Amino acid sequence: MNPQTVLVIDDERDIRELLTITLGRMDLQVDAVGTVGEARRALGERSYDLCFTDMRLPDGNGQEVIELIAANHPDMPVAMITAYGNVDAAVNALKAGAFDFVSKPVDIQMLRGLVRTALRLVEEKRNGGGAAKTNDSSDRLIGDSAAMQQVRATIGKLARNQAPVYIAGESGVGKELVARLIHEQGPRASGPFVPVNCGAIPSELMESEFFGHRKGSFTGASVDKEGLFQAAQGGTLFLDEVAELPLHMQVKLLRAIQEKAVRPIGGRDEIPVDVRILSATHKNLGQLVEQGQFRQDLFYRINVIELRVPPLRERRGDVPLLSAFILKALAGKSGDGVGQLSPAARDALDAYDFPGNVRELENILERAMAMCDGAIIDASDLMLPQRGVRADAVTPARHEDAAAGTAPASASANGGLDDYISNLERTAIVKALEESRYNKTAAARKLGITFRALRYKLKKLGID
Ligand SMILES: Nc1ncnc2c1ncn2[C@@H]1O[C@H](COP(=O)(O)OP(=O)(O)OP(=O)(O)O)[C@@H](O)[C@H]1O
Repeated sequence: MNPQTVLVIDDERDIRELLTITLGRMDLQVDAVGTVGEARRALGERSYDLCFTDMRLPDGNGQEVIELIAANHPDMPVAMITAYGNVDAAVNALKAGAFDFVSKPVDIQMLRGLVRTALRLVEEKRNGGGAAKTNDSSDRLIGDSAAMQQVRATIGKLARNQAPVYIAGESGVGKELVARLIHEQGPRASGPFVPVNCGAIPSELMESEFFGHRKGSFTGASVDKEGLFQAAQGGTLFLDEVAELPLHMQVKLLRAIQEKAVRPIGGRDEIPVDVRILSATHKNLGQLVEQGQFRQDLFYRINVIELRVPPLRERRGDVPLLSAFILKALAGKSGDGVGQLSPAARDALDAYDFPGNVRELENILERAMAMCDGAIIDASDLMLPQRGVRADAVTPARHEDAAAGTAPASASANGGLDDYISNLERTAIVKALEESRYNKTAAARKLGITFRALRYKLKKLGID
């Protein structure tokens, strides 16, 4: 088998030599050059499995090299060599498409970890394994809406580099699921995925939880303990509810991320850690930064790339597929038949806003399965709270009631929840059709449902 090849671009001879020796010991064949011009030439003459480039070069910069490789050799991972503590350069490199970065002075152990991860990525791509896995695991992310397709495509891209990703979105939208998929579809898949709920760790235990401690370092530390960073070695650390980190911990975390090393409490030495950081919160982190409750430098560091998972009400076309998926999973757990939604139940879900997003849909369906007779779930089994019915569905009905001088329709007065909901739907649909001059495509868009769903509803509600 041919040895794997690496191109090193750095104008400092010491760095070139260090990398050549270290990578050579890993049985890699290394070409080392000192300028962008020489790099261009080398890249034109042969293809490499991996590239390291310095930021500042005599005739240009590393950013140019990253862009050149992204354009001509999109499958080649590039790692940036940055000056110690130069967060801006590291962040810019990751944004430009660098796979990862190493800061000077280069830590050999860390370098080896990075090389192994990068080459695993190359190998997976070559064997087509990455693509197969992508399909497998993205099957778990249900939803065909344009918004979800976009999220799925972004996950695939983000899985391939090592940049920290900040996953934004309301509670229950699927942020943790997205984080898991980024991990599983990338070269760290065989390493651990360690989720941490930052809001659940008592402030005084946080440092020990994250970085570990040495026996005897404080009262109660009776044995050496490994921290979460060490537990995630070679894999991914998912910082859920990252906004809950106290400020003193934010400083320590920033340091660990920047230096890729941690020092256990009571320990003398720093331990290098090769961990990818993903984080999430349902809070507005940008706003917390403005209010001084979250450190700007940490925000900048973990938010190299932001992925927003939209709330369910912005992709309500996904509700039927999600419901079917959840009902199947519930049947698998209980051993009963797969629950089916009655048409009225489907309409009721369609009119609901899901403030608790997919997790709420799971809870609603689980409760409904317990409530319903047999396997058919009716609208009343869903027990939807009225607060969540879409404003655009309720308001027109109220207008009409007011215009007609009647009291607002209530479920009990009008022959049950189904009729009540159908009336709300009819009013909302007619209003949307009028406002869009009877253009069904535009009306469906206004209502936030698919064209097919609108056609179905028009037929069901007897609207011509
Ligand atoms: N698109 C989806 N397809 C299938 N299941 C999903 C999807 N989105 C979310 N879920 C499921 O919904 C539940 C909530 O998702 P998850 O815990 O990832 O949300 P979250 O955004 O991290 O919530 P929180 O902010 O409360 O931590 C999980 O059981 C998850 O598997």
